[in-house]
Amino acid sequence: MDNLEKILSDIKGADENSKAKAKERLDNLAKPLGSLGHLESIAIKISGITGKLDNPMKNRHLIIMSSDNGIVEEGVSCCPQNITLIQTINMLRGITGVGVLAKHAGAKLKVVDIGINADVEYPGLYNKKIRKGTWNISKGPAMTREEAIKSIMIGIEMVEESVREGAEVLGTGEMGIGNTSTSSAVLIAFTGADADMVVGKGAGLTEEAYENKKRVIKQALEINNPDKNDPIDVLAKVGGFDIGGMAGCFIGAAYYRIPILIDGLISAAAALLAYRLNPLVVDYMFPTHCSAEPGYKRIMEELKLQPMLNLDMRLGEGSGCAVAYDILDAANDVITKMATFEEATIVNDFLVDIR
Ligand SMILES: Cc1cc2ncn([C@H]3O[C@H](COP(=O)(O)O)[C@@H](O)[C@H]3O)c2cc1C
Ligand SMILES: O=C(O)c1cccnc1
Repeated sequence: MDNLEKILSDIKGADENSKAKAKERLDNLAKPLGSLGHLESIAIKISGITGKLDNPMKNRHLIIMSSDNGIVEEGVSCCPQNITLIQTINMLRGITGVGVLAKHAGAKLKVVDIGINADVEYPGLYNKKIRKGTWNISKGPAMTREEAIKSIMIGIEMVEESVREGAEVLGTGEMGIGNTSTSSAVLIAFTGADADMVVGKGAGLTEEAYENKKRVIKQALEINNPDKNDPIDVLAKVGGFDIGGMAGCFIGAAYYRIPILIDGLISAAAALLAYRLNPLVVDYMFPTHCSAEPGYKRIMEELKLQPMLNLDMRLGEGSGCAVAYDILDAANDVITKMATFEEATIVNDFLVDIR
């Protein structure tokens, strides 16, 4: 495996020629121009990734990064830290939100311990632990620069394995109590957004605890003063191992030219980090659902992407990815199985007239 800089510099953007061919076919299908909306733009984007028109999306992988965040000691989450561990194990047992939905979608869940604050071994759990949780970002950096790079490389390695296993599409997810705080801090560090506008209540907070969460995040930014022009510095100062790991997934997907889904706020923050490391990665990203967390929309504005679904979801875990695989697969059926006007006239001449 090459180093991160080399991988980043080897990433290429979409294949415009292939996108043009996909658009041409879609425009020739027996339907009003553009009438299948985002299913069409999704099919075009996928062609730009793979260089092919026919891209079945049956072999689905969902990579989950689980880790703990030192900031929880400031009371920024409604839940105790050990929920990270419990939910991680329960994902593998198929009984969490993403556990159930991934099974429903026929997706292979790959759950990675990238920094859970416990000694844990469980069948199927990838042990890639960097450390037992990050440090408290309201007091200093989350991690060292070396750990930040390591977290990204772990994500890239997970993608490499999935590509070797024949995955046709990837999803991203996470588990980490306190990670809506780190995600918001990453967003603010990059964009200078107002904490009062973009920080949400995460898994749920009282008004008083919500005010405290905003204050703690502002303090984290003040104390660490991350350099927005140095994405690794932002990750190391105010991020988390899960965010780094998912950013690595986005970078790996672009490097290996495979479509990858963005889940909710935390996954979107990781997508923003990857984008700041190399803007070309956005050609490979598909946002699934519009998270109810306010910071999510701000990140989509930065990435100039639009989510496919609005189901008022705010769970995380990768749950949005699990419900979106079928949309990508449907887009592929449209481009490969619908008749063009030319093909349609063979059975019924009047179809030519409706154009
Ligand atoms: C039982 C439970 C299951 C979850 N599954 C995902 N999250 C979500 O909530 C956490 C982030 O929210 P905050 O920053 O407020 O702690 C993450 O673990 C995220 O995946 C959960 C949260 C809880 C409580
Ligand atoms: O959008 C998300 O991913 C999210 C929102 C709230 C809590 N956990 C995750």
